[in-house]
Amino acid sequence: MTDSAAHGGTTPSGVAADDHALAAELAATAGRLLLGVRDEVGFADARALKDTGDLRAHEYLMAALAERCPGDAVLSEEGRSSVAGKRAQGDGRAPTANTADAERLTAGRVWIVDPLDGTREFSEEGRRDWAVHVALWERDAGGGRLVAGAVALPAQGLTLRTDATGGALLVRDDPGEPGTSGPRAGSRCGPPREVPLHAPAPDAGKLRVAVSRTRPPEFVRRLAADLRGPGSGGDPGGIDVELVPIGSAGAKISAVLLGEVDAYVHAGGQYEWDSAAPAAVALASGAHASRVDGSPLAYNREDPRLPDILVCHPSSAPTLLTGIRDLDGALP
Ligand SMILES: Nc1ncnc2c1ncn2[C@@H]1O[C@H](COP(=O)(O)O)[C@@H](OP(=O)(O)O)[C@H]1O
Ligand SMILES: [Mg+2]
Repeated sequence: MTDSAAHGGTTPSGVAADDHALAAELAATAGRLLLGVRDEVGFADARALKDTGDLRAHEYLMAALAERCPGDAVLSEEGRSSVAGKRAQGDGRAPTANTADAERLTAGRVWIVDPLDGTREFSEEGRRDWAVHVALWERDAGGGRLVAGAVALPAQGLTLRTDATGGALLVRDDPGEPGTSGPRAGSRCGPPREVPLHAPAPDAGKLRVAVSRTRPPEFVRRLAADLRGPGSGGDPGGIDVELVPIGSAGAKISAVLLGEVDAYVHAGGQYEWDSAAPAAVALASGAHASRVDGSPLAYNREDPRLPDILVCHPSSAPTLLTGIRDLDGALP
């Protein structure tokens, strides 16, 4: 992250805002909108709730980006041409389409958004593991990279975001200040509203690994068994590995950055929008984020599939990358 990421996005009042603050504001606002959709639609018809949530958050983000950053391209999960037909139900209209591929692949700035990550968990009453992802990718001499990102966890009242100094922040929602995850450093009473975000190192000999709730990859179970060592439970050289099922890639990566788990390992399928914003925040916070073979995560490709990811504290990366490599062909 560099200051060169700062961009003249403007608020409705005309105040200049940097891209980091804009990403956080849009993610948090879409998140509040989604909490309202949960209240309005209820949980009786999960399909209706998922479709309405996906569509409303997408439409809000597309309109906000068109207004605030009219020259930028957008890649949204819900703006793909393959989604248009499927979604002509829901609110009764097809979603606003993404920027055409030919334009996106030559654009200088591309917003990569997942309007509702963890759609299944969003539709289950009481679950808090779903997220809104807003990331900004910029083309530069190095061929392009993520320069800003925000992950809103609306049901947890939190937003994790990059900032203009190159670091990352944890922002607690302020119910009295709608639409902002902005630069109010603290309130007069209670804990500060914004604090620097750094993933804590795991306890020695222990590793809590977040996995998908609904489709935990088999290779992660094998990785855990290998790391525990022969005879599992009592191997003195082994690591005490616990697999923790959580919904949403953004919620899992946030759990790593908040110290609720120590790593997120996934392979077998995912798209750029599932990881762009959380990876931007993870890297800015000093965490390790890569493909499971250790290569860098790359975004704004012609094919948006990005099927695997590892996020963890840097001190755990060598153990996990070696353990994954030693699985020898067990990856999906
Ligand atoms: N094998 C797979 N193929 C495609 N997408 C996958 C996938 N596994 C997970 N994902 C996507 O990654 C996100 C997190 O999944 P999970 O909660 O299972 O970890 C979900 O995004 P959406 O909720 O935006 O669709 C899900 O669709
Ligand atoms: Mg997703």
